[in-house]
Amino acid sequence: MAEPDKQEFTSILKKQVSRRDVLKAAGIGGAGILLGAAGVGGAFALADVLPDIQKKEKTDAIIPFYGKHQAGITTRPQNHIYFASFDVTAENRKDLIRLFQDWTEAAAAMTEGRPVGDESDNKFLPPHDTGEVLGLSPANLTLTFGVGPTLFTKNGKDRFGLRKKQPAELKELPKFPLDSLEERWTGGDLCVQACADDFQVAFHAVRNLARIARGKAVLRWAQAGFQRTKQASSKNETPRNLFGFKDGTVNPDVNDPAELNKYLWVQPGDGADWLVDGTFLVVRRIQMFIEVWDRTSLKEQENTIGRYRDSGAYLGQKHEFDPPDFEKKDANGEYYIPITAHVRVARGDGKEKILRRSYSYTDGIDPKTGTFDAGLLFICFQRSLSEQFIPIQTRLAQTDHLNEYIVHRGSAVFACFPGAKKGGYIGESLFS
Ligand SMILES: C=CC1=C(C)c2cc3[nH]c(cc4nc(cc5[nH]c(cc1n2)c(C)c5CCC(=O)O)C(CCC(=O)O)=C4C)c(C)c3C=C
Ligand SMILES: [Fe+2]
Repeated sequence: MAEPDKQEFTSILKKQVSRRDVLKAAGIGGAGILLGAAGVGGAFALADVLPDIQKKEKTDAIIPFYGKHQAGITTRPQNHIYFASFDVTAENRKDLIRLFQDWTEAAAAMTEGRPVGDESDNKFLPPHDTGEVLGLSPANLTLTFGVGPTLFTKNGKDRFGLRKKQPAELKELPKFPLDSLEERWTGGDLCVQACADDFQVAFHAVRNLARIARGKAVLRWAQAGFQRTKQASSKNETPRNLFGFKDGTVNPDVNDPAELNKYLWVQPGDGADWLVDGTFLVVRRIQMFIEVWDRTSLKEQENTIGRYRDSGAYLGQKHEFDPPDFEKKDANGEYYIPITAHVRVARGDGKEKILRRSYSYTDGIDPKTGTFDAGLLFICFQRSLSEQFIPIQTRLAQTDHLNEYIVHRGSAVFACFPGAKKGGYIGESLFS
Protein backbone atom coordinates (compact mmCIF):
# COMPACT_ATOMS: atom_id res chain seq x y z
CA MET A 1 0.00 0.00 0.00
CA ALA A 2 1.53 3.36 -1.08
CA GLU A 3 1.68 5.95 1.62
CA PRO A 4 0.54 9.47 0.80
CA ASP A 5 3.25 12.05 1.32
CA LYS A 6 2.78 15.50 2.78
CA GLN A 7 2.42 17.21 -0.58
CA GLU A 8 -0.34 14.85 -1.68
CA PHE A 9 -2.15 15.48 1.55
CA THR A 10 -1.98 19.22 1.15
CA SER A 11 -3.51 18.78 -2.27
CA ILE A 12 -6.40 16.74 -0.85
CA LEU A 13 -7.04 19.37 1.78
CA LYS A 14 -6.93 22.10 -0.85
CA LYS A 15 -9.68 20.29 -2.70
CA GLN A 16 -11.78 21.12 0.31
CA VAL A 17 -12.58 17.55 1.14
CA SER A 18 -13.48 17.20 4.75
CA ARG A 19 -11.61 14.84 6.98
CA ARG A 20 -14.76 12.75 7.24
CA ASP A 21 -15.10 12.49 3.44
CA VAL A 22 -11.55 11.27 3.17
CA LEU A 23 -12.09 8.68 5.84
CA LYS A 24 -15.39 7.62 4.34
CA ALA A 25 -13.93 7.35 0.84
CA ALA A 26 -11.09 5.29 2.23
CA GLY A 27 -13.52 3.05 4.04
CA ILE A 28 -12.28 4.15 7.43
CA GLY A 29 -15.25 5.22 9.47
CA GLY A 30 -13.69 5.40 12.89
CA ALA A 31 -12.96 8.62 14.65
CA GLY A 32 -9.70 9.42 16.33
CA ILE A 33 -7.34 8.86 13.40
CA LEU A 34 -5.14 11.90 12.95
CA LEU A 35 -4.53 13.01 9.40
CA GLY A 36 -1.41 15.09 9.98
CA ALA A 37 1.38 14.06 7.63
CA ALA A 38 3.16 12.37 10.47
CA GLY A 39 0.09 10.59 11.74
CA VAL A 40 -1.14 8.86 8.61
CA GLY A 41 1.52 6.29 8.04
CA GLY A 42 -0.15 3.33 6.38
CA ALA A 43 -3.70 4.24 7.43
CA PHE A 44 -4.98 3.95 3.83
CA ALA A 45 -3.84 4.22 0.24
CA LEU A 46 -4.25 7.64 -1.33
CA ALA A 47 -5.01 5.98 -4.65
CA ASP A 48 -8.08 4.40 -3.06
CA VAL A 49 -9.39 7.78 -2.09
CA LEU A 50 -8.71 10.05 -5.04
CA PRO A 51 -10.99 8.61 -7.72
CA ASP A 52 -14.10 9.13 -5.60
CA ILE A 53 -13.08 12.63 -4.69
CA GLN A 54 -12.33 13.53 -8.27
CA LYS A 55 -15.57 12.00 -9.53
CA LYS A 56 -17.49 14.09 -7.03
CA GLU A 57 -15.64 17.24 -8.07
CA LYS A 58 -16.13 16.62 -11.79
CA THR A 59 -19.91 16.49 -11.59
CA ASP A 60 -20.03 19.49 -9.29
CA ALA A 61 -17.67 21.61 -11.30
CA ILE A 62 -19.31 21.95 -14.73
CA ILE A 63 -21.41 24.97 -15.63
CA PRO A 64 -23.16 24.36 -18.98
CA PHE A 65 -21.74 26.49 -21.78
CA TYR A 66 -24.77 26.29 -24.06
CA GLY A 67 -28.07 27.91 -23.12
CA LYS A 68 -30.44 30.83 -23.60
CA HIS A 69 -28.02 33.24 -21.91
CA GLN A 70 -24.26 33.09 -21.63
CA ALA A 71 -22.88 31.69 -18.40
CA GLY A 72 -20.75 33.92 -16.17
CA ILE A 73 -23.36 36.66 -15.82
CA THR A 74 -25.95 35.42 -13.32
CA THR A 75 -23.63 32.57 -12.32
CA ARG A 76 -22.62 32.76 -8.67
CA PRO A 77 -19.20 34.46 -8.82
CA GLN A 78 -16.33 31.99 -8.85
CA ASN A 79 -13.11 32.59 -6.92
CA HIS A 80 -11.03 33.92 -9.82
CA ILE A 81 -11.33 35.94 -12.98
CA TYR A 82 -9.09 36.45 -15.97
CA PHE A 83 -10.56 39.19 -18.12
CA ALA A 84 -9.13 39.79 -21.58
CA SER A 85 -9.79 42.39 -24.24
CA PHE A 86 -8.81 41.69 -27.86
CA ASP A 87 -8.28 43.72 -31.02
CA VAL A 88 -9.44 42.00 -34.19
CA THR A 89 -6.82 41.72 -36.93
CA ALA A 90 -8.94 39.57 -39.28
CA GLU A 91 -9.65 41.49 -42.42
CA ASN A 92 -12.88 39.94 -43.54
CA ARG A 93 -16.17 38.75 -42.16
CA LYS A 94 -15.51 35.11 -43.02
CA ASP A 95 -12.40 34.99 -40.83
CA LEU A 96 -14.21 36.76 -38.01
CA ILE A 97 -17.04 34.21 -38.11
CA ARG A 98 -14.45 31.42 -38.15
CA LEU A 99 -12.90 32.88 -35.02
CA PHE A 100 -16.22 32.78 -33.18
CA GLN A 101 -16.85 29.22 -34.37
CA ASP A 102 -13.42 28.05 -33.20
CA TRP A 103 -13.81 29.88 -29.89
CA THR A 104 -17.21 28.25 -29.36
CA GLU A 105 -15.86 24.76 -29.89
CA ALA A 106 -12.89 25.38 -27.59
CA ALA A 107 -15.00 27.09 -24.92
CA ALA A 108 -17.51 24.23 -24.85
CA ALA A 109 -14.66 21.74 -24.47
CA MET A 110 -12.81 23.63 -21.75
CA THR A 111 -15.92 24.28 -19.66
CA GLU A 112 -16.54 20.52 -19.72
CA GLY A 113 -12.95 19.81 -18.72
CA ARG A 114 -11.95 18.45 -22.14
CA PRO A 115 -8.71 19.53 -23.83
CA VAL A 116 -8.81 21.94 -26.75
CA GLY A 117 -8.58 20.26 -30.18
CA ASP A 118 -7.81 16.64 -30.96
CA GLU A 119 -5.03 14.92 -29.15
CA SER A 120 -2.17 14.34 -31.56
CA ASP A 121 0.63 11.81 -31.33
CA ASN A 122 2.85 13.88 -33.58
CA LYS A 123 5.70 14.94 -31.35
CA PHE A 124 7.06 17.19 -34.07
CA LEU A 125 4.13 19.60 -33.77
CA PRO A 126 3.05 21.77 -30.84
CA PRO A 127 0.15 20.12 -28.97
CA HIS A 128 -3.28 21.66 -29.56
CA ASP A 129 -3.90 22.13 -25.86
CA THR A 130 -1.26 23.83 -23.74
CA GLY A 131 -1.63 21.11 -21.12
CA GLU A 132 -1.49 22.85 -17.77
CA VAL A 133 -5.00 21.78 -16.73
CA LEU A 134 -4.66 18.11 -17.67
CA GLY A 135 -6.12 16.12 -14.78
CA LEU A 136 -7.85 19.16 -13.27
CA SER A 137 -11.59 19.58 -13.03
CA PRO A 138 -13.06 22.54 -14.98
CA ALA A 139 -13.57 24.24 -11.59
CA ASN A 140 -16.87 25.84 -12.60
CA LEU A 141 -15.23 27.58 -15.54
CA THR A 142 -17.42 30.03 -17.42
CA LEU A 143 -16.44 31.90 -20.57
CA THR A 144 -18.42 34.99 -21.47
CA PHE A 145 -17.89 36.71 -24.82
CA GLY A 146 -18.70 40.25 -25.92
CA VAL A 147 -18.10 42.72 -28.74
CA GLY A 148 -17.01 46.34 -28.34
CA PRO A 149 -18.10 49.39 -30.36
CA THR A 150 -14.89 49.38 -32.42
CA LEU A 151 -15.74 45.99 -33.91
CA PHE A 152 -18.56 47.70 -35.79
CA THR A 153 -16.95 50.98 -36.78
CA LYS A 154 -13.42 52.26 -36.35
CA ASN A 155 -12.25 55.65 -37.62
CA GLY A 156 -15.58 55.89 -39.44
CA LYS A 157 -14.99 52.61 -41.30
CA ASP A 158 -17.56 49.81 -41.38
CA ARG A 159 -15.08 47.00 -40.78
CA PHE A 160 -17.16 43.85 -41.29
CA GLY A 161 -20.40 45.08 -42.82
CA LEU A 162 -21.88 45.29 -39.33
CA ARG A 163 -22.51 49.02 -39.08
CA LYS A 164 -26.30 48.62 -39.30
CA LYS A 165 -26.20 46.11 -36.46
CA GLN A 166 -24.35 48.38 -34.02
CA PRO A 167 -26.72 49.04 -31.12
CA ALA A 168 -27.19 52.77 -30.47
CA GLU A 169 -26.27 52.01 -26.86
CA LEU A 170 -22.93 50.45 -27.76
CA LYS A 171 -20.56 53.39 -27.97
CA GLU A 172 -17.65 54.65 -25.94
CA LEU A 173 -18.64 55.85 -22.48
CA PRO A 174 -18.53 59.61 -21.91
CA LYS A 175 -15.46 60.90 -20.10
CA PHE A 176 -16.44 61.23 -16.46
CA PRO A 177 -14.88 63.90 -14.22
CA LEU A 178 -11.79 62.51 -12.40
CA ASP A 179 -11.31 59.69 -14.92
CA SER A 180 -7.63 59.03 -15.38
CA LEU A 181 -7.89 56.36 -18.05
CA GLU A 182 -4.82 54.79 -19.59
CA GLU A 183 -4.77 53.39 -23.11
CA ARG A 184 -3.21 50.14 -21.83
CA TRP A 185 -6.33 49.29 -19.79
CA THR A 186 -8.98 50.67 -22.11
CA GLY A 187 -11.21 49.60 -25.01
CA GLY A 188 -11.18 46.53 -27.21
CA ASP A 189 -13.05 44.94 -30.14
CA LEU A 190 -13.83 41.72 -28.25
CA CYS A 191 -13.78 40.55 -24.67
CA VAL A 192 -13.55 37.22 -22.93
CA GLN A 193 -14.39 36.98 -19.26
CA ALA A 194 -13.03 33.71 -17.84
CA CYS A 195 -14.15 32.90 -14.30
CA ALA A 196 -13.29 29.72 -12.41
CA ASP A 197 -12.67 28.43 -8.92
CA ASP A 198 -9.09 27.72 -9.91
CA PHE A 199 -6.83 30.43 -11.32
CA GLN A 200 -4.85 28.06 -13.51
CA VAL A 201 -8.08 26.91 -15.16
CA ALA A 202 -9.21 30.49 -15.84
CA PHE A 203 -5.84 31.54 -17.26
CA HIS A 204 -5.53 28.36 -19.34
CA ALA A 205 -8.84 29.17 -21.01
CA VAL A 206 -7.83 32.65 -22.14
CA ARG A 207 -4.35 31.50 -23.11
CA ASN A 208 -5.83 28.86 -25.42
CA LEU A 209 -8.42 31.23 -26.87
CA ALA A 210 -5.62 33.70 -27.61
CA ARG A 211 -3.66 30.94 -29.33
CA ILE A 212 -6.67 29.96 -31.41
CA ALA A 213 -7.15 33.60 -32.37
CA ARG A 214 -3.71 33.84 -33.96
CA GLY A 215 -3.92 35.78 -37.21
CA LYS A 216 -7.47 36.92 -36.41
CA ALA A 217 -7.24 38.76 -33.07
CA VAL A 218 -4.54 39.88 -30.64
CA LEU A 219 -4.66 40.61 -26.94
CA ARG A 220 -5.09 44.30 -26.16
CA TRP A 221 -5.13 44.16 -22.35
CA ALA A 222 -5.87 41.62 -19.67
CA GLN A 223 -6.46 41.69 -15.94
CA ALA A 224 -6.53 38.95 -13.33
CA GLY A 225 -8.74 39.27 -10.28
CA PHE A 226 -9.72 37.36 -7.19
CA GLN A 227 -12.20 37.05 -4.35
CA ARG A 228 -11.81 35.12 -1.13
CA THR A 229 -11.87 31.44 -1.99
CA LYS A 230 -14.27 28.75 -0.89
CA GLN A 231 -11.30 27.11 0.83
CA ALA A 232 -10.95 30.16 3.07
CA SER A 233 -14.67 30.27 3.82
CA SER A 234 -17.28 27.78 2.74
CA LYS A 235 -20.03 30.15 3.91
CA ASN A 236 -21.68 31.87 1.01
CA GLU A 237 -21.20 35.35 2.44
CA THR A 238 -20.79 38.55 0.45
CA PRO A 239 -17.09 38.91 -0.40
CA ARG A 240 -15.09 41.84 0.97
CA ASN A 241 -13.14 44.25 -1.23
CA LEU A 242 -9.62 45.51 -0.49
CA PHE A 243 -11.06 48.29 1.71
CA GLY A 244 -12.40 45.52 3.97
CA PHE A 245 -16.09 46.16 3.18
CA LYS A 246 -18.64 43.65 1.97
CA ASP A 247 -19.09 44.44 -1.71
CA GLY A 248 -22.00 43.12 -3.76
CA THR A 249 -24.81 43.15 -1.19
CA VAL A 250 -27.33 45.11 -3.26
CA ASN A 251 -27.87 43.44 -6.62
CA PRO A 252 -30.89 42.36 -8.68
CA ASP A 253 -32.23 38.96 -7.66
CA VAL A 254 -30.72 36.53 -10.18
CA ASN A 255 -33.51 34.06 -9.42
CA ASP A 256 -36.25 36.49 -10.42
CA PRO A 257 -36.80 36.34 -14.22
CA ALA A 258 -39.01 39.44 -14.19
CA GLU A 259 -36.29 41.49 -12.53
CA LEU A 260 -33.66 40.16 -14.92
CA ASN A 261 -35.81 40.97 -17.95
CA LYS A 262 -36.27 44.47 -16.61
CA TYR A 263 -32.67 45.25 -15.66
CA LEU A 264 -30.35 42.73 -17.29
CA TRP A 265 -31.37 41.05 -20.54
CA VAL A 266 -31.86 43.01 -23.74
CA GLN A 267 -35.48 42.64 -24.86
CA PRO A 268 -37.22 42.63 -28.28
CA GLY A 269 -37.86 46.25 -29.19
CA ASP A 270 -34.69 47.53 -27.49
CA GLY A 271 -33.20 48.27 -30.93
CA ALA A 272 -30.80 45.34 -31.36
CA ASP A 273 -32.62 42.13 -32.24
CA TRP A 274 -29.41 40.08 -32.45
CA LEU A 275 -28.67 41.00 -28.82
CA VAL A 276 -32.00 39.88 -27.33
CA ASP A 277 -31.22 37.72 -24.25
CA GLY A 278 -27.74 39.22 -24.19
CA THR A 279 -26.62 42.18 -22.10
CA PHE A 280 -24.17 45.10 -21.90
CA LEU A 281 -21.00 44.75 -19.86
CA VAL A 282 -19.02 47.62 -18.35
CA VAL A 283 -15.55 46.98 -16.98
CA ARG A 284 -13.58 49.63 -15.07
CA ARG A 285 -10.12 49.06 -13.66
CA ILE A 286 -10.32 51.16 -10.51
CA GLN A 287 -7.17 51.67 -8.49
CA MET A 288 -7.78 51.93 -4.74
CA PHE A 289 -5.32 53.88 -2.60
CA ILE A 290 -5.15 51.24 0.06
CA GLU A 291 -2.24 52.82 1.98
CA VAL A 292 -4.23 56.05 2.37
CA TRP A 293 -7.34 54.09 3.39
CA ASP A 294 -5.35 52.18 5.99
CA ARG A 295 -4.42 55.48 7.67
CA THR A 296 -8.08 56.57 7.77
CA SER A 297 -10.26 56.21 10.89
CA LEU A 298 -12.92 53.53 10.87
CA LYS A 299 -15.59 56.22 11.31
CA GLU A 300 -14.40 58.06 8.20
CA GLN A 301 -14.23 54.77 6.27
CA GLU A 302 -17.80 53.90 7.23
CA ASN A 303 -19.08 57.39 6.45
CA THR A 304 -17.38 57.17 3.05
CA ILE A 305 -19.18 53.96 2.15
CA GLY A 306 -22.38 54.49 4.17
CA ARG A 307 -22.28 51.03 5.76
CA TYR A 308 -20.63 49.50 8.83
CA ARG A 309 -17.48 47.65 7.94
CA ASP A 310 -17.93 44.58 10.09
CA SER A 311 -21.64 43.74 9.72
CA GLY A 312 -22.07 45.29 6.28
CA ALA A 313 -25.32 46.93 7.49
CA TYR A 314 -26.27 50.40 6.26
CA LEU A 315 -25.34 53.05 8.86
CA GLY A 316 -28.17 53.28 11.39
CA GLN A 317 -29.25 49.64 10.73
CA LYS A 318 -28.27 46.33 12.32
CA HIS A 319 -27.96 43.64 9.65
CA GLU A 320 -26.42 43.46 6.19
CA PHE A 321 -29.73 43.04 4.36
CA ASP A 322 -31.80 45.53 6.40
CA PRO A 323 -33.14 48.23 4.06
CA PRO A 324 -31.61 51.70 4.36
CA ASP A 325 -33.25 54.68 6.05
CA PHE A 326 -31.73 57.67 4.29
CA GLU A 327 -33.75 60.12 6.42
CA LYS A 328 -32.58 58.77 9.79
CA LYS A 329 -30.56 61.28 11.85
CA ASP A 330 -28.36 60.81 14.92
CA ALA A 331 -28.53 62.76 18.24
CA ASN A 332 -26.60 65.65 16.62
CA GLY A 333 -29.15 65.92 13.84
CA GLU A 334 -26.71 64.51 11.26
CA TYR A 335 -27.78 61.93 8.71
CA TYR A 336 -26.55 58.46 9.62
CA ILE A 337 -25.77 57.96 5.94
CA PRO A 338 -23.99 61.16 4.85
CA ILE A 339 -25.12 62.95 1.70
CA THR A 340 -21.85 62.04 -0.07
CA ALA A 341 -21.68 58.40 1.12
CA HIS A 342 -21.02 55.99 -1.74
CA VAL A 343 -24.19 53.94 -1.29
CA ARG A 344 -26.46 57.00 -1.13
CA VAL A 345 -24.99 58.53 -4.27
CA ALA A 346 -24.88 55.21 -6.13
CA ARG A 347 -28.50 54.43 -5.30
CA GLY A 348 -29.91 57.85 -6.24
CA ASP A 349 -33.68 57.46 -6.41
CA GLY A 350 -33.28 53.68 -6.74
CA LYS A 351 -34.51 53.49 -10.33
CA GLU A 352 -31.26 52.33 -11.91
CA LYS A 353 -30.20 48.82 -10.99
CA ILE A 354 -27.12 47.06 -12.30
CA LEU A 355 -25.80 43.55 -11.74
CA ARG A 356 -22.37 44.00 -10.18
CA ARG A 357 -19.89 41.13 -10.47
CA SER A 358 -16.55 42.65 -9.52
CA TYR A 359 -13.23 41.19 -8.40
CA SER A 360 -10.26 42.60 -6.49
CA TYR A 361 -6.96 42.85 -8.30
CA THR A 362 -3.38 43.40 -7.28
CA ASP A 363 -0.58 43.94 -9.77
CA GLY A 364 2.69 44.57 -7.95
CA ILE A 365 3.68 48.09 -7.05
CA ASP A 366 3.95 51.47 -8.66
CA PRO A 367 7.75 51.76 -9.01
CA LYS A 368 7.58 55.56 -8.72
CA THR A 369 5.81 55.64 -5.35
CA GLY A 370 6.43 52.17 -3.91
CA THR A 371 2.69 51.84 -3.28
CA PHE A 372 0.51 48.91 -4.30
CA ASP A 373 -1.20 48.88 -7.66
CA ALA A 374 -4.35 47.29 -6.26
CA GLY A 375 -8.05 47.87 -6.55
CA LEU A 376 -11.30 46.71 -8.02
CA LEU A 377 -11.88 45.20 -11.44
CA PHE A 378 -15.39 46.62 -11.41
CA ILE A 379 -17.70 44.69 -13.74
CA CYS A 380 -21.40 45.23 -14.14
CA PHE A 381 -24.07 43.98 -16.52
CA GLN A 382 -27.19 45.85 -17.58
CA ARG A 383 -29.88 46.06 -20.23
CA SER A 384 -29.11 49.70 -21.05
CA LEU A 385 -25.91 51.71 -20.58
CA SER A 386 -27.59 55.09 -21.00
CA GLU A 387 -30.29 54.33 -18.45
CA GLN A 388 -28.28 52.39 -15.89
CA PHE A 389 -24.47 52.58 -15.64
CA ILE A 390 -24.02 56.07 -17.12
CA PRO A 391 -26.39 57.96 -14.76
CA ILE A 392 -24.98 56.12 -11.73
CA GLN A 393 -21.36 56.81 -12.67
CA THR A 394 -22.20 60.42 -13.55
CA ARG A 395 -23.48 60.96 -10.00
CA LEU A 396 -20.59 59.07 -8.41
CA ALA A 397 -17.99 61.04 -10.37
CA GLN A 398 -19.54 64.29 -9.13
CA THR A 399 -20.13 63.77 -5.41
CA ASP A 400 -19.03 60.35 -4.16
CA HIS A 401 -16.83 60.70 -1.06
CA LEU A 402 -15.06 57.50 -2.21
CA ASN A 403 -13.36 59.53 -4.99
CA GLU A 404 -10.77 60.63 -2.42
CA TYR A 405 -9.56 57.03 -2.25
CA ILE A 406 -9.91 55.68 -5.79
CA VAL A 407 -9.12 56.52 -9.40
CA HIS A 408 -10.49 54.96 -12.60
CA ARG A 409 -7.53 53.80 -14.73
CA GLY A 410 -9.22 51.61 -17.33
CA SER A 411 -12.59 51.28 -19.02
CA ALA A 412 -14.38 49.32 -21.71
CA VAL A 413 -17.90 48.42 -22.81
CA PHE A 414 -19.05 45.30 -24.62
CA ALA A 415 -22.31 43.81 -25.84
CA CYS A 416 -22.41 40.23 -24.55
CA PHE A 417 -24.14 37.87 -26.95
CA PRO A 418 -27.12 35.74 -26.03
CA GLY A 419 -26.13 32.16 -25.25
CA ALA A 420 -25.15 29.76 -28.04
CA LYS A 421 -27.22 26.73 -29.06
CA LYS A 422 -25.55 23.33 -29.41
CA GLY A 423 -24.48 23.07 -33.04
CA GLY A 424 -24.41 26.85 -33.37
CA TYR A 425 -21.77 29.36 -32.34
CA ILE A 426 -21.39 32.33 -30.10
CA GLY A 427 -22.30 35.55 -31.90
CA GLU A 428 -24.24 33.72 -34.63
CA SER A 429 -27.20 36.12 -34.39
CA LEU A 430 -24.91 39.04 -35.25
CA PHE A 431 -24.00 37.54 -38.62
CA SER A 432 -27.33 36.06 -39.70
C1 LIG B 1 -21.04 52.99 -11.44
C2 LIG B 1 -21.23 52.07 -10.55
C3 LIG B 1 -20.33 51.80 -9.40
C4 LIG B 1 -18.96 51.89 -9.30
C5 LIG B 1 -17.97 52.30 -10.35
C6 LIG B 1 -18.61 51.49 -7.97
C7 LIG B 1 -17.31 51.43 -7.44
C8 LIG B 1 -16.97 50.99 -6.17
N1 LIG B 1 -17.81 50.51 -5.19
C9 LIG B 1 -17.11 50.16 -4.08
C10 LIG B 1 -17.62 49.65 -2.89
C11 LIG B 1 -18.97 49.45 -2.58
N2 LIG B 1 -20.05 49.72 -3.40
C12 LIG B 1 -21.21 49.43 -2.72
C13 LIG B 1 -22.50 49.58 -3.21
C14 LIG B 1 -22.82 50.00 -4.50
N3 LIG B 1 -21.99 50.40 -5.51
C15 LIG B 1 -22.68 50.68 -6.64
C16 LIG B 1 -22.17 51.11 -7.86
C17 LIG B 1 -20.82 51.34 -8.14
N4 LIG B 1 -19.76 51.17 -7.32
C18 LIG B 1 -24.06 50.44 -6.35
C19 LIG B 1 -25.19 50.61 -7.34
C20 LIG B 1 -24.14 50.04 -5.03
C21 LIG B 1 -25.43 49.70 -4.27
C22 LIG B 1 -26.01 50.97 -3.68
C23 LIG B 1 -27.21 50.69 -2.79
O1 LIG B 1 -28.34 50.66 -3.33
O2 LIG B 1 -27.01 50.51 -1.60
C24 LIG B 1 -20.87 48.94 -1.42
C25 LIG B 1 -21.87 48.53 -0.33
C26 LIG B 1 -22.27 47.09 -0.38
C27 LIG B 1 -23.00 46.67 -1.62
O3 LIG B 1 -24.20 46.90 -1.77
O4 LIG B 1 -22.35 46.11 -2.48
C28 LIG B 1 -19.48 48.95 -1.33
C29 LIG B 1 -18.64 48.52 -0.14
C30 LIG B 1 -15.74 50.42 -4.37
C31 LIG B 1 -14.61 50.15 -3.39
C32 LIG B 1 -15.66 50.91 -5.65
C33 LIG B 1 -14.49 51.33 -6.43
C34 LIG B 1 -13.27 50.92 -6.22
FE1 LIG C 1 -19.91 50.60 -5.28
